[in-house]
Amino acid sequence: MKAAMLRSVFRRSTPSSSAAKTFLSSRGFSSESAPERKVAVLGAAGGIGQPLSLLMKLNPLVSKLALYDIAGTPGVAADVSHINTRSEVKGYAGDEQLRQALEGSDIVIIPAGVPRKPGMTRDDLFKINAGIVKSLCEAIAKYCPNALVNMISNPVNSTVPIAAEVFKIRGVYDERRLFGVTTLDVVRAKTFYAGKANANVAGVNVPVVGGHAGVTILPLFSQASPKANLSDEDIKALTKRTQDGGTEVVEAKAGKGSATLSMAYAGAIFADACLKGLNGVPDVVECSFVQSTVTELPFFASKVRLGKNGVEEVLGLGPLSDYEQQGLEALKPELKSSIEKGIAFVHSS
Ligand SMILES: NC(=O)C1=CN([C@@H]2O[C@H](COP(=O)(O)OP(=O)(O)OC[C@H]3O[C@@H](n4cnc5c(N)ncnc54)[C@H](O)[C@@H]3O)[C@@H](O)[C@H]2O)C=CC1
Ligand SMILES: O=C([O-])CC(=O)C(=O)O
Repeated sequence: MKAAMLRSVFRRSTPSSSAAKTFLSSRGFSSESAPERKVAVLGAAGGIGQPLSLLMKLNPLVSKLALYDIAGTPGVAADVSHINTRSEVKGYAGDEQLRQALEGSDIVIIPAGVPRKPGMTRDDLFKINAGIVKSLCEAIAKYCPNALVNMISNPVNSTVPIAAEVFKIRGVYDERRLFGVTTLDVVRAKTFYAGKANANVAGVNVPVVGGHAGVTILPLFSQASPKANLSDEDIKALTKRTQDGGTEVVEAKAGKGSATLSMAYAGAIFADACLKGLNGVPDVVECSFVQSTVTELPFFASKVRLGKNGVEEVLGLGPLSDYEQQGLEALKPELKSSIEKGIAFVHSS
């Protein structure tokens, strides 16, 4: 049961004891000699933070798991720490413990901040979350400047530029180490495509590029595999459903927040890919919102090859259909202004 669940969570890594050993040994590690890796989750007591902490506890590539929040983390940490997997878990609460939570981290995952309620856009979260992200990134710059940062807090189109700007001001910016987590868009695109194409979802791939809000989310169904003969109407409907996936959950939760469980799954997939890259596993490719020259915009989500230093290569868009090309041009003004808003915030606050 444990093995089956984990196999589906970590696709290529299988953390139950025997499967984990197979995974690790196929990469030249015994479970004892897999590199030590510390992962910190900031916002660990929240709707995403709790299930994400659970999933990171199940990942055999993690040796230390630091769970930080402004409150509530002692309980979450005590709970998760009883699970009999590799990592040692510690909970940290409040400003005074942030330093200990961060020191020595290889990866910092940030799901800290407020979620949407029905009727709000992700940009409506900027007022509160921009300040939270800024102060957390200042601490990262001080205490673990070499960590890979996986930014989940919304609006991702602005919080990633905020983080970059904070790191630049502190003299520690390395564009290879900063990621906006857009994996949930890919997860959704795969699920919705598999349903429409009647394909086995486990074998489906769909790149999603652009950003992480409304029309800035651009799934490239023309590059989906396996190929399916879907009509233009179907592609339009799939595109819209992927773009509105977050809103679909916000409305269904009716005031009780936004996607948490599917986001925890997506965040765990992305952090696992980062860990594999750090450990030298070849050909680890995921979509992410990163510093980019793929378009004229300074940040853009596309496929990224992950390696020992984070981003090894930002991959191009590949051939686009006319519909996708139009979507690409249409998303640029909004994405540009969200990026600029993030940058301006750091310089004005
Ligand atoms: N990138 C993506 O695809 C997605 C992003 N999100 C975003 O993730 C964020 C978190 O969502 P939820 O977990 O549902 O919210 P939540 O409100 O359930 O949890 C947020 C947690 O952050 C903590 N927090 C607030 N300020 C903090 C600080 N300064 N330091 C550390 N922790 C702090 C809170 O105490 C709370 O436990 C939201 O901004 C949401 O929009 C949500 C889903 C998908
Ligand atoms: O929609 C939201 O507010 C949360 C989010 O980013 C998502 O579910 O994609």
